Amino acid sequence: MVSTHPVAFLKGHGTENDFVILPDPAGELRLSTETVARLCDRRAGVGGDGLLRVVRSAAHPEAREMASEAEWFMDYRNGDGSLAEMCGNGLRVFAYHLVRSGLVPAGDLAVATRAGVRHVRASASGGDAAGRAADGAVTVDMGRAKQLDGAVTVTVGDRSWPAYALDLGNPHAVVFVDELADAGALRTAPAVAPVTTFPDGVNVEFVVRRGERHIALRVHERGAGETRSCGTGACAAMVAAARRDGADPALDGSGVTYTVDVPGGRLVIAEEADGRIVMTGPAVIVAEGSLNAGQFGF
Ligand SMILES: N[C@@H](CCC[C@H](N)C(=O)O)C(=O)O
Repeated sequence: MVSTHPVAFLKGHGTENDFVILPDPAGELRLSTETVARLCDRRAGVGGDGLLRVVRSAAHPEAREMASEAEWFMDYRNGDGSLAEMCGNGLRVFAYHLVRSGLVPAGDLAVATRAGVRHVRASASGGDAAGRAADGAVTVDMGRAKQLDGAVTVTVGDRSWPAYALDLGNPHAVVFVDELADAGALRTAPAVAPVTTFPDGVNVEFVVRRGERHIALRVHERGAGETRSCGTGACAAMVAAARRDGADPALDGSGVTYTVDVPGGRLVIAEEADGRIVMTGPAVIVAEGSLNAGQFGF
């Protein structure tokens, strides 16, 4: 039987990577692929690149083992309803929501994700009074990037580029292009070969250099299409840029910081001397209310 009970939701974004947020502390909502896709639909639903379910780790089978370290689990879904391991922009918005709604105090907190526990420093004010994002509101420790073995090629139309294959908890192929327009309209996913490097699909970043330690990118996200930003993608692009610029903490023992421009704003990303990737950027809540549950098949 279809539920007619109202279901609470919020809508938020980080550098315009936007999310439907579903508070579900006890893990009671049944979220099918179809329900998530409907909620994220920009015409028939609320609209979003993805969905963040806010559930206590102890109440979720995928997070129970992390419950002693992290009280809350970010159950992330892409806009098409598929599961993803990590979402960097989502993590900032998730943490800001926890602080804003009084579920955790402002400051340092640990969040469970499918890629493991991530550490966040969240302030109590994610956006300014006009609802626009304030830079520097939330800082997340994204862990270490893993470079994947083997040569990878990204193709769009009749153009191909060699790619950096990186794992930031989720998979990324990063290519350097002359102009961001070289990626074309990005209405379909770029071809990435060999598929064996990314058996579960991949997010693809197209990157240009803007200046000293400064890059800009466009991204095609697995499960969402082209988006205005991708936090893990920006971190992957930063690491690829650092390697291309000859910076590598594993070799020179010192950290490096890049400004990363995305279509929806700006992120500041550091690779620390110990190899941890630390991303700082905005988190904004733009709406909250209740869903007509029957419309979404909860
Ligand atoms: N936008 C996110 C990444 C979301 C998941 C991605 N589409 C995937 O399937 O891996 C981010 O900010 O990192």
